[in-house]
Amino acid sequence: MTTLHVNHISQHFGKHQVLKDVTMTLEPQKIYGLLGRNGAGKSTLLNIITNRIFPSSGDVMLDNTEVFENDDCLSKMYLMSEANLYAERLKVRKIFDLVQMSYGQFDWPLAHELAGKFQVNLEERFGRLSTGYHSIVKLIIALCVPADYIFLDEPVLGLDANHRELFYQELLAAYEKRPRTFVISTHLIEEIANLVEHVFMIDDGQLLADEDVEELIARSYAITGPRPAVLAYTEGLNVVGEESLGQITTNYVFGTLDDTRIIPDSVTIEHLDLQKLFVYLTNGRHQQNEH
Ligand SMILES: Nc1ncnc2c1ncn2[C@@H]1O[C@H](COP(=O)(O)OP(=O)(O)OP(=O)(O)O)[C@@H](O)[C@H]1O
Repeated sequence: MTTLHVNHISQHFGKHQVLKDVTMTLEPQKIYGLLGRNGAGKSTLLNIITNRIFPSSGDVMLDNTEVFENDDCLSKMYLMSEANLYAERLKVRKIFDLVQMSYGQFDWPLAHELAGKFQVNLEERFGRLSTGYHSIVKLIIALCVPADYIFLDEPVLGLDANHRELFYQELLAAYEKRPRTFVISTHLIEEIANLVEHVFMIDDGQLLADEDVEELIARSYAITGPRPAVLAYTEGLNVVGEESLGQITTNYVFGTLDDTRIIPDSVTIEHLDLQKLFVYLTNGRHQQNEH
């Protein structure tokens, strides 16, 4: 089993630096979330990892082998993205054939099963499908290719709620049957929060968090109560956001609490969910990198 190392990747487009020294490790058979606001650099990073574009600096290694222009390494990865790589006139079945030819194998039984569940007609020409069905065809490919690293860039774009739910179920079922690494880049954080084990958060081209979801949540607190009590309790802590409603204030803290402080009776402490934590960490610059 191979581990994927992303080492010090930076990317400039002209004067614009889109990725800044991004280093991360992707382990085999793990489901990751890649989170970042619009324009944060997620697609660029996934395109670099899968060799669709070259970085300005840094490298990507599968164990000790550099991925760039290495067909053996690239056959272990698959990127599903918004880009339509398939000719419009091709029938869906033909597209699956082509994927099989380039990857050597294809899980046809699963492809048929998924085509049935999503009601995809394999004899339909790709160009005649709706936007949602373009995504569905690409998702079926992503689940049926033999690759060990599957990157999904906005996988559920254009899918209705029923199809999104079905896709998450099928992804988990496929993973359980044949564990492999998935990296899911999405803005629908609530929908994937229970699916992913570990998240990478990117903000303005930089890695802001690289942590198991459980650990992140364990360090995220919403402290609510009368404003003076909340301010006194959270003074000096890493407050990443604040909300007030009348006399009641909530301060959001990321990091450790001060165990020596007594929690006033009027104050309650809860953990944040992943989406709220993401919003506060990426909502302007605070001391987000505190660990
Ligand atoms: N080929 C390119 N030439 C110039 N700038 C580019 C190019 N590709 C991306 N960018 C810029 O790089 C930045 C990051 O884009 P990227 O698509 O990687 O972000 P993203 O996190 O995937 O965003 P979104 O969630 O909106 O899809 C953006 O400012 C974008 O305009």
